[in-house]
Parts: sequence; C-alpha cells; structure tokens
Amino acid sequence: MSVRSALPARQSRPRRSRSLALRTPRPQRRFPLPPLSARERSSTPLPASDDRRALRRDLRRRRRTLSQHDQRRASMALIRRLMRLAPLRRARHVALYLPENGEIDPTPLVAWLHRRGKQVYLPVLRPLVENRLWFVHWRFDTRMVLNRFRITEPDLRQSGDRIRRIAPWALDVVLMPLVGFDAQGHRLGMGGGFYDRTFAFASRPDGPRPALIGVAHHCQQVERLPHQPWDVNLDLIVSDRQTLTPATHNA
Ligand SMILES: Nc1nc2c(c(=O)[nH]1)N(C=O)[C@@H](CNc1ccc(C(=O)N[C@@H](CCC(=O)O)C(=O)O)cc1)CN2
Ligand SMILES: Nc1ncnc2c1ncn2[C@@H]1O[C@H](COP(=O)(O)OP(=O)(O)OP(=O)(O)O)[C@@H](O)[C@H]1O
Repeated sequence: MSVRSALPARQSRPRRSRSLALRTPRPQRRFPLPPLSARERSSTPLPASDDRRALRRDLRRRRRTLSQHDQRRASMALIRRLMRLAPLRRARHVALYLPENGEIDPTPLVAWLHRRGKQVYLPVLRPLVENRLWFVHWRFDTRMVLNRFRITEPDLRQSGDRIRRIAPWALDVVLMPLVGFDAQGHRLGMGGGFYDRTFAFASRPDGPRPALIGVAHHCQQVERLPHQPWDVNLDLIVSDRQTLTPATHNA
C-alpha cells in the first residue's frame, strides 16, 4: 500500500529569523553529540539523565541523521523480528503508526498483516480531549489528513461507514513508536503523554489489554531512563538489532 501517495503536499515550517536566532542564547546542551559514524550511531549509549526534554531532542536528532539506506535496512530488520512474535502472529487487530522524523518504519509489515487477514489501525489525535488517541481502521480508501503535529492520520470527517474506530482495549497488539528506551524496558515518547494516557488502563491487572510493543532504532537505546509513575509498561521492545523483554518494571 502506498502510504504517501494520497497525502497533501507538505508546507515548509516558518523558519526562525536569523537575527532572532542570534539574539537568543542557545541553552547549554547536556549531551553534546558530535557527528557519529554509522557504526557509532548504532552503538553509543547516551548517559543516564532525568532531563527528558534534552534527551528527547538529542535522540530525535540521532535517528534523523540515519541515511535513507540505514533507515530502510533497519525497517526490514525490525519487520523480520516482528514477524516472528507470537502475539503478532495471533493478533487480529494491530495498531501501528506512520513514521515521522526518522522513526523506524513499521509499514512494510502491513502487506504481511493483510495477507494473514489482520486489520490494521492508525492513531488519531482524539478531538476535544487532552492528549489521548483514537485508533482508526486503515483501509485502502481511508482519507488522510495532517494533524497539528503534521503527522498523517485518518480524517475523522469522512463518512461513517469508512471510519471505523476500535476501543484501545480491543486491540491485540500496539506497535508504539519510541524516542528512547533502556534495557529495563523504560521508554521515552514524544512527550505528549498520548500513549501513556490512552493505555493507562493496561496497568490494571484484570480485563483485556493489547500487547504493547515499543519499536525503535537500536541507536535510540540509552543506558538508563528514569521510570515515571504514569509510564505504561511495555511487554516487549523491538529494534533492528534486538528483541527485549523488560525483566522488571518500575525498577
Ligand atoms: N508517527 C507517530 N505518530 C504519532 C505519534 C508518534 O510519536 N509518532 N504520537 C505519539 O504520541 C502521537 C502524536 N504525538 C506527538 C507528540 C508531540 C509531538 C511534537 O512534535 N511535539 C513538539 C512540540 C509540539 C508543540 O506542542 O508545539 C516537540 O516535541 O518539539 C508530535 C507528536 C500520535 N501519532
Ligand atoms: N495517565 C495519565 N494521566 C494524566 N497525565 C498523564 C498520564 N500519562 C502521562 N501524563 C502526562 O503526560 C505528560 C507527558 O508524559 P511523558 O513525558 O512521560 O510523555 P511520553 O511518555 O514521552 O509520551 P507518549 O506517552 O505520548 O509516548 C506528563 O506531564 C504526564 O504527567
């Protein structure tokens, strides 16, 4: 399926004026990141820190610097790992995302999912409620729009029979885009708390819940991330290099 073909042309963001950029002192970077070689990019852990915003920015920059070739190779390696996972092989309803900003690309999995009769869902920013997601069935005729973060998502304004939402608890597997992760299974997302809020119910011991699988490039692994009380626990983290089962939570 062509993801991008139906998309509206991108508009460039307004640039900050040079004079403003010169007048505003740049904050001291806590994680100076010199340009990395391809090998270094995928193996250097960043230091532990509680400065989530700075870490988020640096990790986002890190994944953005991957070449198209590295991106494609990482995506294929990720897909090969995902296809082996029992929760995904068993699943009927699978949520993934359209990659932005250097995120590892899970969409080559879609053909495999469809061949096995599985239904694929995409996150949509939930209207009127603060930072929560809906999940909408993604079909060949789903009309797409850009949301306020300029991420492509299904258009909620299309006619009722073409828009099919699923309750988050009814999903079998959710592939969650990570900005960072550590070996304990702690995660760093985009900072909106969208996935944390939407899947907060998954921390309760009873009731149905999807398998939450964080996905990222190997170079997004850091030594240690602090656990926040509201962080949803992941069942697995899969990168292009490893499949990680978080041993303990809240450690
Ligand atoms: N591909 C993809 N789709 C996704 C997510 C994601 O992480 N990746 N989301 C996962 O949650 C949701 C969108 N969440 C987002 C949260 C913050 C920003 C963001 O760019 N924040 C800016 C500040 C924006 C502002 O408030 O002006 C920033 O961090 O600089 C983008 C998306 C739903 N769709
Ligand atoms: N279940 C929740 N209920 C209310 N607020 C929440 C909940 N989960 C997270 N938040 C709030 O969302 C904000 C962002 O959280 P955090 O920095 O952990 O985001 P993130 O995990 O990077 O983002 P995401 O969940 O979208 O991937 C925090 O201010 C946090 O208090």
